[in-house]
Amino acid sequence: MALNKTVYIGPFIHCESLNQLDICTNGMIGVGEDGKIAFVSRDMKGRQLPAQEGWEHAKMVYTRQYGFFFPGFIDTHIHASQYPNAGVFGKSTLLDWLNTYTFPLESWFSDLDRAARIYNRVVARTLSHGTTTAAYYATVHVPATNLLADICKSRGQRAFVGRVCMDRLSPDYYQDESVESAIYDTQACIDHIKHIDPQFDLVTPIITPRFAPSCTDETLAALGKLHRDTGLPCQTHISENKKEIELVKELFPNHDSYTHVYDQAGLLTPKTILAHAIHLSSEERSLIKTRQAKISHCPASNTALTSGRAAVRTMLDEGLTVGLGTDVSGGYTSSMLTEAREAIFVSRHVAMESGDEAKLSVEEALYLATRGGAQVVGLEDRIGGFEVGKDWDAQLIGLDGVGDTVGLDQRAGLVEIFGEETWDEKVAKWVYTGDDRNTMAVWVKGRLVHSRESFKP
Ligand SMILES: O=c1[nH]c(=O)c2nc[nH]c2[nH]1
Ligand SMILES: [Zn+2]
Repeated sequence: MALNKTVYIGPFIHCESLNQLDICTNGMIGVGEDGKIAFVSRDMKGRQLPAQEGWEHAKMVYTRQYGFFFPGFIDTHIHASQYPNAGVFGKSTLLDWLNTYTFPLESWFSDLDRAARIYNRVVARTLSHGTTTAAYYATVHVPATNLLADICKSRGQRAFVGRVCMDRLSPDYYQDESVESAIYDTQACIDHIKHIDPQFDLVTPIITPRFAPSCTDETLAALGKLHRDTGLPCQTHISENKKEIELVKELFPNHDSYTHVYDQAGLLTPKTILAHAIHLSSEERSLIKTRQAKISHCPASNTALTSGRAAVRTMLDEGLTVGLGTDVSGGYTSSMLTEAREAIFVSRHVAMESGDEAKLSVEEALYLATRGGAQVVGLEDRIGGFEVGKDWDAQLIGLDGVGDTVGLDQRAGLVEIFGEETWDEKVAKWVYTGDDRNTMAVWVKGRLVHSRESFKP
């Protein structure tokens, strides 16, 4: 689809480092027909477009009062198939939650009509929250997983789409029949994505062993071989729940640890995303660091299923790469803004036990949701910030002022800007009180993929 050259004019904010935002209040970013950032100007005066050769006829998009451009969020771990259960988990913990809520729901995806309704909905919803990239778990079903890839491609969301592999300890009605069928079906999904997006420009297949307890040694080893042979990324769960860890010890008695199980299978590499990583030992963290595998921190899910509190500060200090994942529907929210807030609050609970240095700041949470996530999915050269040459994966945030009226405009959302706030304070108000009503427009690779009614380009 041909794009117009577009110049985005107004404040832009992105993360300079883990604890530092780069706030440019007078910015202008030119995005070419290829959807890539062609120039970044930091001193745009009086809303006048300075002469940029070849950009005279470019389209212009302005922020409104108190608005700013921000990089799209990167959700490094979300189960698209579990979206209908967001918010439904009762008092369960991981292993009973899987049997009570999750496996029955995922088994629905043999029905393609149902799959189409749910997958269209979750992709539209995450885009509306500013999620420009998502690493999705689908289900074991090949046609429905392929459909999820089709929907991401047609709606324009950058995505990693994984067919779930699970050939043991799962209900008869919902598991792979054999090692061979798990690999054959995974390959079928890889082939489909190669067919619809040969260069994986937008959609990439991802090898997805559900978690060690669901997979036999043979399946893990075969998936490790596939990971090596194809060079495709891999995603799985690790060390989420204490009973799960005990189960892994029972099922893999000859392995030193949960992390070693994946390592032995060839599934612990720089292209591996490990969700949760709550109860890892320091030896396991060290092995993960050596292998350069990546961590998806899922605070909302970890609280909902009472799995535990991940020591994010420790992981960051030790040099691990960390991003955020909503983990729908262990997590109740598909919003990465809410997830960033959850990360901050969980870190405060860690701090109440281990000291103030555990606290994550607003800046750090936003870093994990953007640059950190980009590193986790291996796309740090293409997304996560506003540098020349990166893709325009961005969201326009609108924070309306309170104005003179005492009446509430409920469509404008909950963020109250009185006008005296510094930019840091505006960003903090967005993180703590904002929601999708502040996400006015969303672009992926320069294509407008979501906008609110009030957005007038
Ligand atoms: O949060 C989780 N969600 C899941 O679907 C799952 N499966 C195994 N382990 C899991 N953890
Ligand atoms: Zn998960």
